[in-house]
Amino acid sequence: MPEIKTNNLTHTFGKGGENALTVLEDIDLTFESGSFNSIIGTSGCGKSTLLKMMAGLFDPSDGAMTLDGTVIHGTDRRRGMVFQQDAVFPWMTVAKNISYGPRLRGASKAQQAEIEAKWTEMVGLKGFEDRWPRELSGGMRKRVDIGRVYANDPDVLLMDEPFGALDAQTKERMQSDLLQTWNQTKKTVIFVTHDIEEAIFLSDKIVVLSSRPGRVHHIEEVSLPRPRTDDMRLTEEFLEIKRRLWAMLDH
Ligand SMILES: Nc1ncnc2c1ncn2[C@@H]1O[C@H](COP(=O)(O)OP(=O)(O)OP(=O)(O)O)[C@@H](O)[C@H]1O
Repeated sequence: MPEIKTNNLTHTFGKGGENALTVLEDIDLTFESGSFNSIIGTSGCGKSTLLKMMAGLFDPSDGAMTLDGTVIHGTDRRRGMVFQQDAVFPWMTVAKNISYGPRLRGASKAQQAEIEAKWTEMVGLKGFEDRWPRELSGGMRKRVDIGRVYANDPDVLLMDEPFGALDAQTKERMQSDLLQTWNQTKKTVIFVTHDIEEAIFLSDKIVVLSSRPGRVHHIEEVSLPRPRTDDMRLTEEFLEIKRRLWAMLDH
């Protein structure tokens, strides 16, 4: 499984123009192969910008990002992205949403059926294969989104506040389920969130960005044992990390 690196990455929107805005500066990061990483920081510090560049939606103005030593340029199925707003196609059933990518690439009917069966089960939607998105809750649609990205078999999952719109209870359930899927597949995950507790619960490493311009302010290595369980959220070790990160984010 591959590693993502950023080398002296800087990004200025409208570079050279009157309204140039440097959002990220000198970002040097390594996201190890198979690890779960989060990026946190105050609103507007450049988290989404960093993630979108990793997805290849645009290039950094200076520096580079590499996946397995190859410079990232343009979007690629190897880097799958999940956004906060679900991107489920309303005119396709759950199963057809999930097998959309492989179908586009010419997967046979048998391969599609296999992928649909595997990923509806993995994301907890077994029994809902033939449902339409309008019949699903927000959390279930998010599961479809995640299944669809996984069905493309990416090496890296880039997630931009995927659970940001869900209620607290659904969110916790989704976090545990995501960790279970991650544990079975060991894809490298980079997860942007506003939620410190979510970042601690999920991650091996948390990158704290400062703002204006966004720089790497702190890297927290989370050594809580795995598998993570909900009762860990109340342990002294967890709360200690939470207090430390909370103070850094200037609340
Ligand atoms: N396409 C763009 N052109 C110009 N400025 C942009 C563009 N996209 C983002 N920005 C600016 O870059 C800064 C960082 O935005 P970004 O969305 O990356 O922050 P964020 O940390 O993800 O914020 P939030 O937590 O609120 O989602 C903001 O000041 C934003 O206004």
